[in-house]
Amino acid sequence: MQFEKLFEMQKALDRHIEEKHGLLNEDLFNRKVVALLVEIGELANETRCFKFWSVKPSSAKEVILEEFVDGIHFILSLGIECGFAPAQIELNVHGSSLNATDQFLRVYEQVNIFQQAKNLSSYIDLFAAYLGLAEQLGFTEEEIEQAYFRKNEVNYQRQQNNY
Ligand SMILES: O=c1ccn([C@H]2C[C@H](O)[C@@H](COP(=O)(O)OP(=O)(O)OP(=O)(O)O)O2)c(=O)[nH]1
Repeated sequence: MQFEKLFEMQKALDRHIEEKHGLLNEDLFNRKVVALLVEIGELANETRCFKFWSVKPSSAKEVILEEFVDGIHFILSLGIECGFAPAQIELNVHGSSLNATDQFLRVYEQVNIFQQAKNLSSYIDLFAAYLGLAEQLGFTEEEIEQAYFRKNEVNYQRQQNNY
């Protein structure tokens, strides 16, 4: 992943949003953690991986990818909030043996660990678990980056439209 570029783009978007809403000096950490947890729930919902009671198929890949990159936004934003630098992010994403449902639980667990610890190693574990989910869902790094670039742009437009 092009972490330098993603961090730069996220930093600029966050600054734009915080300026617009008069939040430049606010501690947004906990709100971003809740936002991330909600996004992970929305993502799980689109995959329908845990819906043992239903035979409806999952949403289209593009829809799931859009939800996935909302989570990437908040993970990057949390790293920036903590003062981490992209050069510090060395991920070891190895094929998880977990099914999608268990990988979602692992991601939730890593969010909670990171929320308590707020340190680099728990952040890296969270990022790796979330990208493990991407692997499980069949997204390449290239697809994730392209979808991130598109949604980043949409987020500017939404701010402009008084969203
Ligand atoms: O400081 C911030 C705040 C938000 N976002 C981005 C992340 C995500 O891509 C989007 C918020 O998610 P979404 O687009 O799902 O917003 P929503 O308000 O939950 O959407 P909807 O009204 O469709 O439910 O804003 C940031 O990047 N930085």
